[in-house]
Amino acid sequence: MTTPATNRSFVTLAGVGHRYDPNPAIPSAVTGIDLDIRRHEFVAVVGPSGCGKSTLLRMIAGLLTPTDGEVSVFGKQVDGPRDDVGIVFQKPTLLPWLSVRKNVLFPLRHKYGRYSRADEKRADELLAMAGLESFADKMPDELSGGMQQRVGIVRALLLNPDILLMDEPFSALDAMTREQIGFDLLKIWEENPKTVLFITHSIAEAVLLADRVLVMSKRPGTVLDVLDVDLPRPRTTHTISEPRFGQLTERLRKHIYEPEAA
Ligand SMILES: Nc1ncnc2c1ncn2[C@@H]1O[C@H](COP(=O)(O)OP(=O)(O)OP(=O)(O)O)[C@@H](O)[C@H]1O
Repeated sequence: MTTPATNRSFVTLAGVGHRYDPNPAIPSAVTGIDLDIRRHEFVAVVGPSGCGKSTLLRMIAGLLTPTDGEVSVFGKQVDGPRDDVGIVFQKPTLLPWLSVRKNVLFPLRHKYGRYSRADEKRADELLAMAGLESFADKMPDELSGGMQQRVGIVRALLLNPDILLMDEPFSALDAMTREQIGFDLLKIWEENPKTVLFITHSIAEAVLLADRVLVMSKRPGTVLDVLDVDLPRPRTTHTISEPRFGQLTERLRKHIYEPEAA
């Protein structure tokens, strides 16, 4: 029997490290990272500020070359920026002179010089999935911060990437919007499965969203623990009040604040 695609390693990091400064007196940003991410798995990454989370994300995106080890996707070494990767940053950086729909379509226009009616239809479907169907013709400054961030997520999804890399995507949002957009993201991800690497400073957010949480040490960033989040899906507001949710967040908190005691 063949192994289903969802159980095979999709993204593999083997002994991955990155040193920005060749001076050996300056520590590497990250070192010795071994990680297998399954296809369509949702992995969150937490760790202290400056531990190399964004460095890790940039290496998976092919935007930064590891100085040690190797990153591969489906067995092929990553050696440059990849087409099958969508990236969402903290700020959505929408173009203020384009409508929401045109912002979402912009990467297609940028890449291929044009987009088709089918692309427009897909953009509208994704906007509807993100609860933005009546905002497609609005300009970005007519939208709240949370809505703008949802547009950024839809824009990253339109190219239908296999891998979605998210670098603290909700950190500029207020707590209520942040929780809501987390559930929106889960809904979109459940309907459009993607392999997700999600960087966050929020322990609760990591546990609520992810299948596994990677805990990194302070610089040089290494993997302290990989926590399996065995909470059933779909996750809802009820998930937060489950005892297991509390146990998992407590364990993560210990790892981050008292790593030697965990
Ligand atoms: N271009 C660069 N040149 C030199 N050092 C860098 C560069 N980018 C990052 N660093 C350093 O590498 C380390 C890891 O940075 P990185 O941004 O990956 O950490 P992070 O965990 O994402 O941080 P934060 O949680 O604060 O966003 C930090 O000490 C940072 O100062």
